[in-house]
Amino acid sequence: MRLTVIGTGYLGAVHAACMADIGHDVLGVDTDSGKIAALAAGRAPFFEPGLPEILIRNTRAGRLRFTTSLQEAADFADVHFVCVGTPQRADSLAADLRHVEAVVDGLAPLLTRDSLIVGKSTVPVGTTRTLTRRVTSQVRPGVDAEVAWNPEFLREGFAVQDTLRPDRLVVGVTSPHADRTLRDVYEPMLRAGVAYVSTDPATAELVKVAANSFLATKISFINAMAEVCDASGADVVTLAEALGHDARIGRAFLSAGLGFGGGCLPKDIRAFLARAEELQVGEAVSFLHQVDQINHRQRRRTVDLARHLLGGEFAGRRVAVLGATFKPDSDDVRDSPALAVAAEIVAQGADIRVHDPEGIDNAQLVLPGPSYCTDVMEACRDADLVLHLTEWRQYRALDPVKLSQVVRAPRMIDARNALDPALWREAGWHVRALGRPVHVPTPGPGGTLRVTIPQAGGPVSTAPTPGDPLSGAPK
Ligand SMILES: NC(=O)c1ccc[n+]([C@@H]2O[C@H](COP(=O)([O-])OP(=O)(O)OC[C@H]3O[C@@H](n4cnc5c(N)ncnc54)[C@H](O)[C@@H]3O)[C@@H](O)[C@H]2O)c1
Ligand SMILES: O=c1ccn([C@@H]2O[C@H](COP(=O)(O)OP(=O)(O)O[C@H]3O[C@H](CO)[C@@H](O)[C@H](O)[C@H]3O)[C@@H](O)[C@H]2O)c(=O)[nH]1
Repeated sequence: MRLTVIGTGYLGAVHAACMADIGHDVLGVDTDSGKIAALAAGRAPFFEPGLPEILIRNTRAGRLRFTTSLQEAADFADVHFVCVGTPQRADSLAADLRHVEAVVDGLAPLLTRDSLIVGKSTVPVGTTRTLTRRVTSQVRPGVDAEVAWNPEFLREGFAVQDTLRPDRLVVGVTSPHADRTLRDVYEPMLRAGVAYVSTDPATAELVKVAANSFLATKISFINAMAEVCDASGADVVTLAEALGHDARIGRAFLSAGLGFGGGCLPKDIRAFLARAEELQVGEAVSFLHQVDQINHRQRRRTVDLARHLLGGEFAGRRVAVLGATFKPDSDDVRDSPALAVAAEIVAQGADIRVHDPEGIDNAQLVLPGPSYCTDVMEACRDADLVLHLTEWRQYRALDPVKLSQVVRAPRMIDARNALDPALWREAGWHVRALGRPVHVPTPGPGGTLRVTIPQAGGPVSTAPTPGDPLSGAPK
């Protein structure tokens, strides 16, 4: 089949390449000519594992082409996927639909054949209905254009495999023709047994927003438990493991730490809150305000713990920041918890050096102040504190002994609960993490294990100390 994919960012570039990979003739369209030039040359304009390979394969095979021309798109196919951004509005929690509207306003008058416009962007429930009116009022006489919604559930870092082997396909359609067309598009997946849920557009739109709200709620739930762990001496990692053994709960999305960020979960729960208010059911989903607040509190708790470990002041202290992206295996820094923490400690006077395997270019655009290092050792040189903020696998492979030789003081906050604390402590590191008790293997006098920090001098207690922001110990 011939398809167009309009909007070739993190979602659209992958969708276009994967649709070509399953045999369709695909034309990708974007207003960003730099992105289109890169894609046309078979180069991924962002870091996504597996994307370069399928881009090269399919552009070379002639099944995948790119353009900035909507006219070319209208001429090329009668099935058009819309994958443009729906960010949070600057003036409210609501989604900004201007890009989606620009696409349908641009495309509808150009259509000369009956067409199907399939939205994949994440939109507020009710959008398909509004867009249908918009399209119908702009198409030429005699041309029939239907709008359907087919939300996307891919995760960055796994985008190619999630697109080629999704957990489910959800389509919101208003005619048997649209349903048949989408079944044809996804025929290889359906043959492989992927679940296909065909429903009305409102339900399809809502599935997406509900899924992201549920995932965000799970993360904030475990982060709320982490706070209770800090107050009571319990361990959130063991708690999550034990909860996860219950098949009704599951271990996924129960990793406590710095919380969620990215271009999806944060703005999607806020847009849902705004849409629910419009529908006068704001109270029904008002818990999402708390989900958002709990999430942001983890950033503040991490900054507070860092300041505490540095003796109450960031000024004059050097801090190494490991990780800038919102998650590993992506270069995306949109609403990155790591960068938010980095920005705050810079604002409080720390001298920071940031390392990230793939996100430095994007991070520099958002937070231009700090030094960025391509080498972890360089980032950690003379650091008074190391913050592990994004759990890239490279950081799990670090040698704590070697790293302890370059820092000023071997202090670490593992804000993603992803490192092996025993390994780091054996190498002389003082390791702290949200939701985890301070590990005291052999209590010394007064129940306090003392570790001598080389170079910087001064003992660091691994037991809770007065004013410790995570401590449940009496102050
Ligand atoms: N990123 C993800 O993992 C993911 C997953 C599922 C759903 N989504 C949803 O998909 C949508 C896109 O997200 P994204 O992360 O790919 O955003 P993005 O910003 O990476 O990509 C959007 C692209 O649309 C282009 N664009 C904007 N206006 C255009 C227009 N009028 N015509 C053509 N192109 C235009 C931009 O230049 C950009 O390349 C959002 O609604 C998002 O919530 C994203
Ligand atoms: O147990 C967990 C799991 C995730 N996160 C954080 O949550 C954020 C989002 O992670 P993830 O959901 O894996 O990344 P995204 O690529 O943003 O994917 C989400 O958002 C996409 C866009 O809507 C959806 O398509 C996906 O299904 C949905 O998982 C990241 O900051 C993670 O660090 C945690 O803190 N703890």
